[in-house]
Amino acid sequence: MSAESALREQICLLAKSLFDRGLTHGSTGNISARTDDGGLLVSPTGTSFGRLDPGRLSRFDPQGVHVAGDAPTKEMPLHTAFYDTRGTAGAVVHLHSCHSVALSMLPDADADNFLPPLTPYGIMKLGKVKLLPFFLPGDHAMGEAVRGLAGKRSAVMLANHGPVVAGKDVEAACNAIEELEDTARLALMTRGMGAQGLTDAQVKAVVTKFDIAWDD
Ligand SMILES: O=C(CO)COP(=O)(O)O
Ligand SMILES: [Zn+2]
Repeated sequence: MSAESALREQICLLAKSLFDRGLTHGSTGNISARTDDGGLLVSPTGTSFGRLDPGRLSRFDPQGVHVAGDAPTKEMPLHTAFYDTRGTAGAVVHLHSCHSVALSMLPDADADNFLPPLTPYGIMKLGKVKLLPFFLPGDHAMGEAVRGLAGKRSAVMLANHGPVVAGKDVEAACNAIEELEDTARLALMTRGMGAQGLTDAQVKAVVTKFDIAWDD
């Protein structure tokens, strides 16, 4: 199997895994990955993560021209903003996941550090998550907002919409976005219960040990 065929299979397999566990639903969410030639494979617009077809993924060449497959997600500006600003990005995933969306709507949501520091993996896989305001789906301004972060954040939360995470490859991006949703779920589960999150010293220890960018 060629490297591109394997990547196509992996995108569809991991998207289905996210869908099957309820991390996104219906025809929501989109996913993209860098190909070896510097192009992109992207989920087509209007498709379900449960039923992506490896042979119909949108294919972009290294110049960003759509050269094969179905029409891409309407969120292309969001995806390309991550690739253009983060040289390490090999994949981008966007979901409509319930708990993170719920957390984004609460009045005391922290825009600079959306997820409370509850577990080490939330910090290790995501760094600080920026909460962006609400935009209409497909609005190019979302891409501009991500560009405004100058590549400093690998994960953003679109208020009233869903998370977007970049990773070095498809597996890393999927693992990280799962961590985002699970941390949001923990935050909601323990809300108002006096739960002990990580202390500042514990956060610092995690950030230092795993060399996580945390100050910007
Ligand atoms: O999540 C979505 C929009 O934000 C889904 O849109 P697409 O079907 O165009 O990918
Ligand atoms: Zn969306």
